[in-house]
Amino acid sequence: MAPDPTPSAPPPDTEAHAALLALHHASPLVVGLFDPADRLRYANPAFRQAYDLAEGEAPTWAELMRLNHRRGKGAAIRSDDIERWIATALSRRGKVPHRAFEADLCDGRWLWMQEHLDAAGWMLCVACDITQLRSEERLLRQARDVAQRAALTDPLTHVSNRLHILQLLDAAVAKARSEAAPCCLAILDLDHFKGINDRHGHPFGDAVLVDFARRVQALLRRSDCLGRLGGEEFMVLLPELTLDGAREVLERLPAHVAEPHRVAERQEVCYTLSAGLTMLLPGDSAHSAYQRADRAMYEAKRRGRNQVRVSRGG
Ligand SMILES: Nc1nc2c(ncn2[C@@H]2O[C@H](COP(=O)(O)OP(=O)(O)OP(=O)(O)O)[C@@H](O)[C@H]2O)c(=O)[nH]1
Repeated sequence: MAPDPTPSAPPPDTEAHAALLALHHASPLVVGLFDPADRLRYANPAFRQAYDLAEGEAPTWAELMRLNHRRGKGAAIRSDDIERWIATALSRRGKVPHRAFEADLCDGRWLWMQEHLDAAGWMLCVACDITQLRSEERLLRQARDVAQRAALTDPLTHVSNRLHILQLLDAAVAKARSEAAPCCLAILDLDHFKGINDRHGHPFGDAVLVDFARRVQALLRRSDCLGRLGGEEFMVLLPELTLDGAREVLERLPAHVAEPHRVAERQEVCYTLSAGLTMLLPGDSAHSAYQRADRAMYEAKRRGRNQVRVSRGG
């Protein structure tokens, strides 16, 4: 008899799965699994011990960092401004399939953390203790990491800077070409920002820019990318979304920033933004997609500001 040309996949090996879980449970390796919404769905005891989590606690990654910062346990966060620290970390978290870096804990330990992301957005984090590695080497690597981070971070808002967001756009364009992976691109520009500076002063204008970046980031998914192009202009990349899906996200923004709210613990402000949205097309270069989104943003300005305009290209 001819062999079956399409042998079916082996049945799930429940014995091996149980052994894998038991090994993770007993292992000194720090193992955590985050779902696509960045909520912790599995953590072994070593992870819970490292990040100061009780059995059953299942925060999102951002909530976990806030808890660690508040309690002074878990991740060592050397910043008075936890939201700024989170913004910087989020500009790198979950943007590439694999990433490895050093992370230190409040108890003095150093971890070599590896993040692996699948296509659906699940993220496996596995770390081992590298405290015993030669400390001079570690200091050099840390200095390099700090310099690399600074080179890609906007010093005011702590989201990606122009260089980084344009690198991410190049990568999205290449992916859209080779894998036909959908990705939307938006340019956001605050309206009459000069007036805010003129009325309240430049430092208050700076605080509004920081507030704006936080508010945008709060509406985005981990896989989305936010960067400051310069002045009061920002770029957002929204992978795996259709134009309608991306528009739905962006249209929540105007109301989110227009409601009066306190900025920098000073007076209440409300401000508006104009946005241009487009989708990467197969023949696009980074330049052509950027231009289309930019033109749509200027169209929003021309039509009275405080709105999102979509360009379908072609
Ligand atoms: N506070 C602050 N202001 C900045 C920064 N970068 C640029 N600006 C100011 O942003 C203002 C931008 O002004 P315009 O380009 O006229 O734009 P606008 O007033 O927002 O008007 P529209 O975009 O047409 O709605 C200028 O006054 C710049 O000085 C910054 O980092 N901090």
